[in-house]
Amino acid sequence: MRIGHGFDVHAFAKDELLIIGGVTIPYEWGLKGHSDADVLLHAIADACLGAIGEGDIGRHFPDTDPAFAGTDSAELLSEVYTLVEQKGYRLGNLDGTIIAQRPKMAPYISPMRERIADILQAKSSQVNVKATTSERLGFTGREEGIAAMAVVLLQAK
Ligand SMILES: Nc1ccn([C@@H]2O[C@H](COP(=O)(O)O)[C@@H](O)[C@H]2O)c(=O)n1
Ligand SMILES: C[C@@]1(CO)OP(=O)(O)OP(=O)(O)OC[C@H]1O
Repeated sequence: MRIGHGFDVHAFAKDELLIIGGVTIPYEWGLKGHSDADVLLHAIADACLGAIGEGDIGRHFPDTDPAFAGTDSAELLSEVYTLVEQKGYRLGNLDGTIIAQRPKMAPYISPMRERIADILQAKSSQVNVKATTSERLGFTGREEGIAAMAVVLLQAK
């Protein structure tokens, strides 16, 4: 068994989509990044890479490479999961946390679990996603951006 942890942050911006956990959320602000800025999928990708001792997402998909400009983070996570499989592991379970003052994530949690499970060739029961505000404290509390964390447990195949 291997365990990994991931953390990511993206800033809010106008004229960007808000895509979290592979789900597009209708909102007045989106997230800014070199890719589609899916903060939760990035945290999960980092957790997977951490678990297999393969560094981080920026090492595999540099934000200086035009090939990844605006890229779908589901494709990045899928590539990361191919690496996980090549190393002889599969998902045991994962637990993700979105830290956002707004918008309310509750309506989107179930679709996120389904989407993430689909990318990781797992069942949605292996994927937990939750959300919290930061009680108006810090950059998330000031609604400057969104943070996400993930812990992944991998099992030998
Ligand atoms: N962006 C968010 C933040 C929170 N939730 C849900 O609300 C609950 C209460 O949040 P607190 O930060 O006050 O603990 C939390 O447990 C989530 O279920 C949400 O949906 N979207
Ligand atoms: C995903 C990548 C690559 O497009 O870009 P960003 O969307 O900026 O995301 P980040 O979490 O800052 O780092 C990883 C990057 O390499």
